Amino acid sequence: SPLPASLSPAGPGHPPVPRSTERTPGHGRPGAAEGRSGAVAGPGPSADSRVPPAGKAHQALQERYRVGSLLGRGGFGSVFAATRLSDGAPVAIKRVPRDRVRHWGELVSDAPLEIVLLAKVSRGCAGVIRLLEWLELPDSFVLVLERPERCQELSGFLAERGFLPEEEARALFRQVLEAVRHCTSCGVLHRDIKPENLLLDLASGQLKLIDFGCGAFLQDTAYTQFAGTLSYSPPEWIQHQRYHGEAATIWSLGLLLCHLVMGRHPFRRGQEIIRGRILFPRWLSQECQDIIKRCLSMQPSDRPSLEELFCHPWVQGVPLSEQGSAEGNTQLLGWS
Ligand SMILES: Nc1ncnc2c1ncn2[C@@H]1O[C@H](COP(=O)(O)OP(=O)(O)OP(=O)(O)O)[C@@H](O)[C@H]1O
Repeated sequence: SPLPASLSPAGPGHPPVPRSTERTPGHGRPGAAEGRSGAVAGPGPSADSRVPPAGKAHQALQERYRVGSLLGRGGFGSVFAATRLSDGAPVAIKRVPRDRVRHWGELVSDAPLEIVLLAKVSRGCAGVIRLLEWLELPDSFVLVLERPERCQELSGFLAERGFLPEEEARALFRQVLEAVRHCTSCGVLHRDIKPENLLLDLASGQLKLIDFGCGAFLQDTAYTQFAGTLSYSPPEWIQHQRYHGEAATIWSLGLLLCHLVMGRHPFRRGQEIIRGRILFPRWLSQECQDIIKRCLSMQPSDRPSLEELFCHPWVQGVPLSEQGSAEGNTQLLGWS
């Protein structure tokens, strides 16, 4: 096998963790059998004389990391806990078989787009998981990622807690807004924001956005292909097969907030997404209901921008009735 037994799809002693199959498929393509590796300052090197042979990349991996248990297995790869031998740092090793690569970093690099995008966002924001390095093996790509020592997917955390008090939800939601702002400033659209793709560092309370496998370069024009999770797709995609990056992200943030404060996705089927009727529990504050309703506006142009979301009274922790006294420009934005 080109991979250590513990990195092969059926690693010993670790039952597979089933992942959602709701994600839309992408396209793989056959590739070179050369091994490559990359540091993370930017996309990996192109296939030239610097490229190490496959065996060397594989050996480098074994020499530098001790691979442990399976953390998760999705439709697109397997993720293992590992330890960096040089300093004992916890890392996660994600192996993506070549034929499961959904999008490639055309023009910029011959690496999977997931790697190219992660390399762009990997520095400067605690709310985005860091790609430490990547390697190419004959049949797969290997991503070495930062791994919080004690962490849990937000989906699992919410399944245990049910829903969170608004104060707690606000702190987490703000972190996600910061992470999205960072990705935007790097020209990256994640396209699959949901509780399963947010890791909660249980020691620090920091959320980290993971899994850029559905991501894209940010563009001003409409996207006409969807990648991500269908139940998080916006109504304009369901009705017209088109969406703009920011408006679709705001829609998914509205759904995420529902999960945080209500413990569940508000819509179960496509039809409900188009109708967009949400039944709020009585305990939810007016401010929180207001921000969710705005994010889940049927018309993309009615949704707030990311910067407007930062100024919403609920995010600011100010009652709607007192918005004029809040710092910033909540009044100018007409939140009422
Ligand atoms: N850096 C990390 N540290 C700790 N755990 C991680 C890390 N990255 C991923 N995981 C775990 O592995 C799971 C699968 O990772 P990821 O979502 O990147 O893979 P995927 O194959 O693209 O999955 P999916 O089919 O859900 O999109 C995550 O949900 C998480 O539980």
